[in-house]
Amino acid sequence: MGSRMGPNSDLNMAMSFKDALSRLENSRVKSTRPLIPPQILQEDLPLTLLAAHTVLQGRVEVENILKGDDDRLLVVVGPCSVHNTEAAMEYAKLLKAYADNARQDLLIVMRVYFEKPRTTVGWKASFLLTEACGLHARYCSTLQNSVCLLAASSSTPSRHSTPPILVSWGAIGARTTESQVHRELTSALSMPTGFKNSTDGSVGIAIDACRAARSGHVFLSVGKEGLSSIIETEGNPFVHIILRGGASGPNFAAEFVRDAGAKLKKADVAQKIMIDCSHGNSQKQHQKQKEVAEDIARQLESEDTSSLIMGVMIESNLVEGRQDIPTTGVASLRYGQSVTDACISWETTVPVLDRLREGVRGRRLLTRKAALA
Ligand SMILES: O=C[C@H](O)[C@H](O)COP(=O)(O)O
Ligand SMILES: C=C(OP(=O)(O)O)C(=O)O
Repeated sequence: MGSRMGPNSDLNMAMSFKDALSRLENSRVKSTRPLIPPQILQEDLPLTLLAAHTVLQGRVEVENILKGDDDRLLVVVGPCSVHNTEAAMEYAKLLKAYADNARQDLLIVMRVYFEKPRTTVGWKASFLLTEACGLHARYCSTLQNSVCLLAASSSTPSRHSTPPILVSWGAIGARTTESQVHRELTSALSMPTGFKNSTDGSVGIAIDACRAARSGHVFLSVGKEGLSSIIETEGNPFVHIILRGGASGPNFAAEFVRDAGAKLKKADVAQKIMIDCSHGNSQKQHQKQKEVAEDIARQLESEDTSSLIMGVMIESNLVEGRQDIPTTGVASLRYGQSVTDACISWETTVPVLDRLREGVRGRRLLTRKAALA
């Protein structure tokens, strides 16, 4: 015989209004920690004129590649995620030296992902600490001062992770490419931005994202004063898709690039495609990135898809592979190795970049032959 269940049998009607209010408001929030408003962070940034020039120059060069005015290949390369700024800075110096030497053929932008989207749960980022946000900003500013172009991912629709003023190229990930919030955010961004295909492999969703982001929007967000605001945007004309594979398998081969190009044309979206060598295209086997890059280089040299490919993404770090963050904390982590996706090592990355340079030169030969034909 259970107790008689009435409409309010499980609610203590004697509770005070204050208790009721506390139960009504976010009863599952463990803590709330206000952050420095982005405007204040930006004022404190050691941003120099050199760094500002670096960011702006990077944006213009990516835009020129998207417009077809620059025949180089955009290569976004670097760690899957940044958890140790010293190691990332060491990587940046290696990359900068290579980038200066390869400027004729490749526009190299370093991946600097302080925040990570996860399929379910896992290490997402260190930005939960106020200090980390300042650290991120100072790190990025130092990077720019070292004249290294910087890419970032906007997984968290806020200005509190990597300040947009420090970013030359941005990406919206496979898990958020369908998010209206991220599409609206991108319509406000000043830098060219790529949309990954969705995790199930749908390219159409990324194309819809481009069409949404290049339009103006009015939406609720957080302004750089750190206040909830109604933001009105003009739209971002420099958006493109990124083929990263997915549950349906890899999509880097020429047949998929050709199909994506046709879909882009039908949707009246720029037929400029970046191919991600990692994620669904390497099927989470980091060494497979070499094979993907080889296929891309071959397409650049010989396939009808050559003119569709404007960029490549590679997950690369000082040390190959990945590691879990031990319960004992970050002190025992292996220096220079990813704590999220496995990456290829810097030593492996150099010949991959060299091969992509050959692909770009091969494409130039194709273009010259076509012009003479
Ligand atoms: O880099 C992309 C994702 O952040 C990463 O692949 C994590 O994916 P997972 O959450 O499925 O491990
Ligand atoms: C999160 C990333 O990729 P994706 O969204 O394609 O999983 C990434 O490039 O770090």
